[in-house]
Parts: sequence; C-alpha cells; structure tokens
Amino acid sequence: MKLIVIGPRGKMGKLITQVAAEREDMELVAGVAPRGRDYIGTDLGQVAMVGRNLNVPVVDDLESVIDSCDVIIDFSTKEMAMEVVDCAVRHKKALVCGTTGFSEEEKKKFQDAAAHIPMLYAANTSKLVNIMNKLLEIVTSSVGDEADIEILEMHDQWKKDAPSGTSKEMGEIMAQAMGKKLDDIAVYGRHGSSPREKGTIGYHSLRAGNIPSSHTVYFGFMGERLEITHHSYNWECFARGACDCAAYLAGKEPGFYTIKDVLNL
Ligand SMILES: NC(=O)C1=CN([C@@H]2O[C@H](COP(=O)(O)OP(=O)(O)OC[C@H]3O[C@@H](n4cnc5c(N)ncnc54)[C@H](O)[C@@H]3O)[C@@H](O)[C@H]2O)C=CC1
Ligand SMILES: O=C(O)C1=N[C@H](C(=O)O)C[C@H](O)C1
Repeated sequence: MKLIVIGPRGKMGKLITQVAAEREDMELVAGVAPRGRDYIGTDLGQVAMVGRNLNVPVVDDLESVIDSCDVIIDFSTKEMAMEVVDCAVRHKKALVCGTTGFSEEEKKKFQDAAAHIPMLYAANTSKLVNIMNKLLEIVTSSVGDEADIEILEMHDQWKKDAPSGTSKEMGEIMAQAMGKKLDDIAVYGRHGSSPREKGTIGYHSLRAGNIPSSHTVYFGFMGERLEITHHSYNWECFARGACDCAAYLAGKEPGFYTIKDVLNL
C-alpha cells in the first residue's frame, strides 16, 4: 500500500511516518509540507526523524505526487484538510483524515467526498478511546436522563481547537443515546451564578504543558458519581490507529468509513 503523509514534521505526521516506515504492508511515497519550509526537497526519513533515509521527498504540492499513492493520511490543520479532500476526490484516492476542529459544514465535505472515494474520518484513532465511546453509550442509555453529565478534556498548550474533536464525538454519542441533539443540550464552560440545568452536557477544556490527551466523562448522581477516563501517555496510540485505518481503506469501494469499521466495534 503506497502512502502519502501530510505534515510529516508535525507531532502526528512525524509519528505516523515512523509507524508506517516500520510496517511491511506500507510504502511511503512522499510527505507534503507547507510552502517555504527549508526541508522541502529533502528526504522524508530525515524530516520525520525515522532514523534512516526513505529515499522519497517531502514536497510542497500534493497534486504533484498524489498519483503515486493509494492512500493519504492527513493530520494537519482544518484549512489544509479541506484542500486535501478536494485533491483526493479529483484524483480518486483513499483518504484518512484525523484532523479536528471542523464546522458542521466542513464535516459535510467528508460525507460528500465519500460518494467518490473511500473516506475515513476519525476524531480519535486510539482503540481504547473508541471502546470508551461504547461504554458511554451503554451508561447514557440507562442513566442519561438521571445523571449530570460533564466532560473534562485535557491537552497540550499548542492544541488549536477546543473542545477536542473526541469530546464532541463523545457528546454526540451520549446525546443520541438520550434521543437528543448535542447542539440543544451542550453547555460550554460554566459561568455566572445560575444552577446547573438538568439534561445538559457540560464541556470543560484544560490546556497545559505537553499533556497528550485525557478525556473524562462524569455521571453525577446524588451521593455518588461514575467517572470514565482515558489517558494517553504520548501520541503513539493515535499514530498506530491512523496507520490501521489506512491499511483498512486499501482496495475499498468509495464510501464513508469510521474507525468502528476498522476495529469491528
Ligand atoms: N484523530 C486523532 O486521533 C488525533 C487527531 N489529532 C489532530 O491532528 C491535527 C494535527 O495535530 P498535531 O500533529 O498535534 O499538530 P502539529 O501542529 O504538530 O502538526 C500539524 C502539521 O500540519 C502541517 N501543515 C499545516 N498546513 C499545511 C499545509 N498547507 N500543507 C502541508 N502541511 C501542512 C504543519 O506543517 C504541521 O507539520 C489536529 O487537528 C489534532 O487535533 C491529533 C492527535 C490525534
Ligand atoms: O490534538 C491532539 O493532541 C488530539 N486531538 C484529537 C482531538 O481533538 O480529540 C484526539 C486526541 O485527543 C489528541
């Protein structure tokens, strides 16, 4: 499977390149970085600190290399992700996008792309986070209307979007389990002096140091509470999951796929 990685110098792009480079079922054919970077034209293995040359370049123009790949993995920015999905559709290439922070309108672009290409969007590619999502569905189905549900997510100081893509997905899963729409019940931060409104899902985002990713959902009762938490110690679990998603897409028909398909959940 021939792979292009977008943003191979980024936190995720670098790890994805390193993981792909050690997989026997994957061949890296290029990395794509922003125009003007001093490492454009140099070896992808050096740029992504793989520890050896991969004998393929980092370029600044996806269009010039896209025909050499089967699948693109994109963990970059929401602006670049929009360019990547357009290019993937033009060239009929499979795409895994793990970038977060999109508006509903932007997300629809991925659904539309799925009519033309195998398209997998995953706000979180960790196996355990996706198992946590199943637990959230079970708990919310039975006590969602009784519990005060609050989500606390923690990430590094550099993260561009808040709340995290994962916490938005968790909220959507829980709202759906209660037969509601997240937009109608989400409360972002909690300010002022009014009491908590029953039936809402509270969102809290903390940014500090180099925390990779933590998500806790609290189900508050009177006299007791349930907490379901996932912590990642680094970003490797996401990179391994991203490569599993790409491997899953190889040879698939056009359509919209999720990590639940990959993990059989
Ligand atoms: N789905 C998941 O499991 C995960 C998703 N993410 C998401 O992935 C995204 C990236 O996160 P990080 O790697 O931490 O960010 P980062 O800032 O370290 O890396 C972003 C990369 O995108 C590149 N980029 C930006 N514009 C570009 C352009 N026009 N052309 C080519 N490359 C371009 C940058 O040069 C950089 O290398 C974020 O949206 C984050 O939330 C992060 C971790 C896990
Ligand atoms: O930016 C990150 O680091 C992460 N982003 C994703 C998100 O927004 O949920 C996934 C994970 O939490 C790491």
